[in-house]
Amino acid sequence: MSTYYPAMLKLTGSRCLVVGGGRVAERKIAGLLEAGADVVVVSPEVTEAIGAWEMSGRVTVLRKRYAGGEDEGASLVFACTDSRETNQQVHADATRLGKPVNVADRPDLCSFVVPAVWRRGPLLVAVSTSGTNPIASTRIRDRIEQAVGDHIDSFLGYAAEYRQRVIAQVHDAERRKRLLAELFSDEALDQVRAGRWEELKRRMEAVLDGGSQ
Ligand SMILES: C[C@@]1(CC(=O)O)C2=NC(=C\c3[nH]c(c(CCC(=O)O)c3CC(=O)O)Cc3[nH]c(c(CC(=O)O)c3CCC(=O)O)/C=C3\N/C(=C\2)[C@@H](CCC(=O)O)[C@]3(C)CC(=O)O)/[C@H]1CCC(=O)O
Ligand SMILES: NC(=O)c1ccc[n+]([C@@H]2O[C@H](COP(=O)([O-])OP(=O)(O)OC[C@H]3O[C@@H](n4cnc5c(N)ncnc54)[C@H](O)[C@@H]3O)[C@@H](O)[C@H]2O)c1
Repeated sequence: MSTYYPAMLKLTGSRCLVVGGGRVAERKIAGLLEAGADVVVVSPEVTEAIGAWEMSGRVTVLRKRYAGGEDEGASLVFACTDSRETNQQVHADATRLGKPVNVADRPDLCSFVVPAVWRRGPLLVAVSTSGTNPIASTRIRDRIEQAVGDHIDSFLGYAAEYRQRVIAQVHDAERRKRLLAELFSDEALDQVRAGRWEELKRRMEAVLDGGSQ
């Protein structure tokens, strides 16, 4: 049974420490950069992509082995080296400071695990198998992406604006809920996936224009 608690973290401008500069570190850093985090990497060597992020000023790289103390000011810590001992040391240091820590080779030591992610505008889908099978997470994430489709982005923009109008104009709570549910009916989501939601939009506009209290 899963004992994890899902949450969307706001990391804009927050310092995150990544120890190690290999393939796994590169993947974790890519996700952190998408979230606007301020990434510091500690590793004697880094991949080409991490080197390129360093060149463009997107990450700071300290080219040295982890010594301890580098996690000062970090909100999240990632232990991604290929040294089991170093990863354990990073875990011990972060835990002592009460910092959340992810340990690439030890799911049992992770205070948080990283899910497989699909982002589309404001939509963020995150899938986890509670640390047991990352490939399953990616496959299930891909299936959700296929089922929802890329047009969801612009539709969510419209829907957020529609919702504000419903809140302002419709004072009956039950009717408000019904209208918003209709916007996301199975039929509506099928139309969105097919990229044909103009008709849905017309219908929803007509419902709102057609008198509402
Ligand atoms: C989803 C994703 C997010 C990300 O990393 O960004 C992610 N792993 C991904 C890929 C991936 N990882 C591995 C393979 C090779 C195939 C295989 O072994 O299965 C592949 C596939 C590939 O590389 O293509 C190997 C692996 N992974 C872990 C261990 C340690 C162990 O299990 O003991 C080992 C064995 C290492 C070894 O053999 O030495 C551990 C973890 N990996 C997690 C997340 C966390 C659980 C997530 C969940 O709850 O489902 C957790 C617990 C900790 C963490 O890393 O947060 C990302 C896909 C992103 C994407 O494609 O979008
Ligand atoms: N969690 C996951 O998603 C996942 C997936 C695959 C593998 N793994 C595990 O993650 C670990 C890293 O895998 P990888 O493919 O990125 O390895 P890699 O060999 O590509 O990279 C290892 C990195 O660690 C750095 N490093 C080594 N000792 C260090 C130290 N003392 N201080 C700082 N940096 C140090 C190296 O410079 C290198 O950049 C392995 O233990 C692997 O089993 C985890």
